[in-house]
Order: sequence, then structure tokens, then C-alpha cells
Amino acid sequence: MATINFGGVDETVITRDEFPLAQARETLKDEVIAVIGYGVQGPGQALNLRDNGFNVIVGQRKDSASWEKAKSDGWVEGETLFSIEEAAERGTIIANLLSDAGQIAVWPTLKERLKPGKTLYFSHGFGITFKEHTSIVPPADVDVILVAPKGSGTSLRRLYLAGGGLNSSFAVYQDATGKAYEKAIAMGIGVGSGYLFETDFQKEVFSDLTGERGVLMGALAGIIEAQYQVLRQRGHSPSEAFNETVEELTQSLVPLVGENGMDWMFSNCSVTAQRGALDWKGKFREATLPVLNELYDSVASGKEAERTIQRGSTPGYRQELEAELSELRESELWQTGATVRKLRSK
Ligand SMILES: NC(=O)c1ccc[n+]([C@@H]2O[C@H](COP(=O)([O-])OP(=O)(O)OC[C@H]3O[C@@H](n4cnc5c(N)ncnc54)[C@H](O)[C@@H]3O)[C@@H](O)[C@H]2O)c1
Ligand SMILES: CC(C)(O)[C@@H](O)C(=O)O
Ligand SMILES: [Mg+2]
Ligand SMILES: [Mg+2]
Repeated sequence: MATINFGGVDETVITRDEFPLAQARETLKDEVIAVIGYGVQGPGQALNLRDNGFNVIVGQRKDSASWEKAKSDGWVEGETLFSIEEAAERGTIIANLLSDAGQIAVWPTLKERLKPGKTLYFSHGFGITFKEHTSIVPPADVDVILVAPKGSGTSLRRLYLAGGGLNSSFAVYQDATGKAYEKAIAMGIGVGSGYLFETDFQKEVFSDLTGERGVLMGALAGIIEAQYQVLRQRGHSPSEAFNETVEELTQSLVPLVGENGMDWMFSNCSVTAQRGALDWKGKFREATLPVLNELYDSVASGKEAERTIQRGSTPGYRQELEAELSELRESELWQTGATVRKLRSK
């Protein structure tokens, strides 16, 4: 465990050097990890665990698209691919990677199979933190741990295959065996994390729901739409509006931020751009602060969880969601994006 100073604040971080893969394998050598759910995180985590040499099986609803995907990823029915019930029966670590709303309906099935000494694993603090809405209350004699990769399951798998790792948060909610902390770290290493940052279930879910609704996804999509609309209404062509709003962001400037920080990106732009961006950033910050505070309140009060559950348990919701994504995809902005993406030189 390393103590690392982040901008003046000391935090605990686990590195792969101090908890190597061999130690993670040793820690979990007698465990059967049952990955329940094969959507986005399921495949990333299950495949990384398998390739890292852990004993892993997958539990998924039969005759679903995800069942077929699991088969095409090499999971074998009756050997490593089972119904949710059977996988939960066989697993000693039950990795609950169903959708957050889906976890509610399946909880009685999993709870029944959580025998003393088993481990219940999540990749989100949602089910436990919002137990008033989810009714997910684990038995006292099981370990309850969390490893939440900070990014898409797709990136988790891609980075693993490229020899890297995606950073994750980890937490222990309940330590019945005295080994929960070590198991959480071992699972974190096994699923392909780079560095592991310690947190608790509530902090993970509050920050995660805020981040994805805010800067990472919701605010990003919203501010892009607003700027594109202004440029179009002021007479700019679709390609010009798109290039100045999205293409340059993803292809040039955000990679520079990722590489060496905001000031580094700024200093690689003209003095004209720097002056204007420094002058305007405060206005954007002040304009969005009330919205972000409203968002955090909505997360902390459980309103966001309630809405996620309510919408997510509506029959036909996946099709509704797909229709909303399709509307986004078909909009002038993102159709322009599809064309611009074809014009990238290799
Ligand atoms: N998507 C990500 O990359 C990501 C990143 C970090 C954490 N997480 C967390 O990981 C967990 C899994 O997320 P996901 O995005 O992979 O899930 P998902 O939405 O892709 O769904 C996973 C699986 O749940 C199954 N499912 C849903 N409802 C069900 C039900 N009622 N009965 C049986 N099966 C059902 C689906 O068939 C699917 O295979 C969640 O807790 C999520 O918050 C996800
Ligand atoms: C990938 C994200 C946005 O970080 C995750 O939190 C999710 O819910 O999918
Ligand atoms: Mg999330
Ligand atoms: Mg997240």
C-alpha cells in the first residue's frame, strides 16, 4: 500500500508492484469467481480474469444476446457458462455485474446462494448504498467488496490486451472472513486494474453518478450540442461547426490534456486562444456550478437512483434507450461526425 500525495492530500493507493498478479492468484486460488451478467463490464472483467489465470465462470440469462456473445467469447455451456442460478451456486465469489436496475430482480436468486464465507462483489456502490430502493441487504456472514473500474468495460479489456491497466476504485463494505480487503485488491488486480484507489461504497456511487451525468457524459454531450447549435445558427457549415466543437477536441486537444494537464494543452495553443480560454473558463464554471450542485443533490438524495431503477425496470426500456441513442446518432451534428470521422488521415 503506497501513500501518494495528490495535490497536497495524502491518499492510499495500491500498485501492481506491491500486489503483483502472482499474489492475487495465490489469494484467490481456492475461489471460483462467478461473473453474473455479460453486458459491458461482464466481458471485460471475465475475460481479463480468465486470461490472468483465475478460476472464472459466467452466469447469464440463457437465450439472450449476451449468452450468445459469451459463447462466441469462448465460454462453454455446462463448463464455464451457466444459468445465473447455477453460476451463483457454483461461485464462491459472486461478481454481480448485472445492470444496476437488473440487480434488484435477481437479488433473491443470488442471496439464496450466498452461503457463509462466500464473497459478494460489485463494480458499483449503487445496490448497497441505495438499499432503501434496491432491497439489497447481504447476509452478515459474507464478505462484500467492490472494484469499480473507472472507465468502460471496453477500455478495461482493450488496455489489458495492450499490456496496460485501467485504474479502479476499491472498497470493503463488510468483512466477515477477515480477508475481504485482500480479496478486493486481488480481484482488482485480476480484472485488469492498473492502480487501485481506496474508497467506500457511498463515495464511489455518489462520485460515479455525478461524473457520468456531468463532465464525462451528460455535460459533455450537452455543451457540444449547445456550441454546435450556436455555430450553425450563426451561419457556419456543419463541418466547420463539428470540427470546432468535437473533432479538434477528441483528436488534438483532449489527448494533450490527458498527456500533461490543462496548462500543457493551453500552452500548445496560440496566445490568442489561451487569453480567450482563460477569460471565459470562469464564466463557464460559474454558469455550470448551480447545475452540478443540483446534480449532486439529486444523486445524494437517491433521486437519480430511483429514476434509474424506475426507468430500468420498465418493460421495453432497452428499446426506448436504443431509440434515444438512434435519435442522437441521426442528428445533423452526429451525422456530420460520422462523415468527418471518415476523413481522418492515417
Ligand atoms: N458499463 C461499464 O463500463 C461500467 C463501468 C464501471 C462500472 N459499471 C457497473 O458494472 C455493473 C454492470 O454494468 P454493465 O454496464 O456491464 O451492465 P449492462 O447494462 O450491460 O447489463 C449487464 C447484464 O445484465 C443483464 N440483465 C439486466 N437485467 C437483468 C435481469 N432482470 N435479469 C437477468 N439479467 C439481467 C443483461 O442481460 C446484461 O447481460 C453495474 O453495476 C455498473 O454500474 C459499469
Ligand atoms: C464508464 C462509466 C461512465 O465510468 C461507468 O460509470 C458506467 O456507469 O458505465
Ligand atoms: Mg457509472
Ligand atoms: Mg464510472
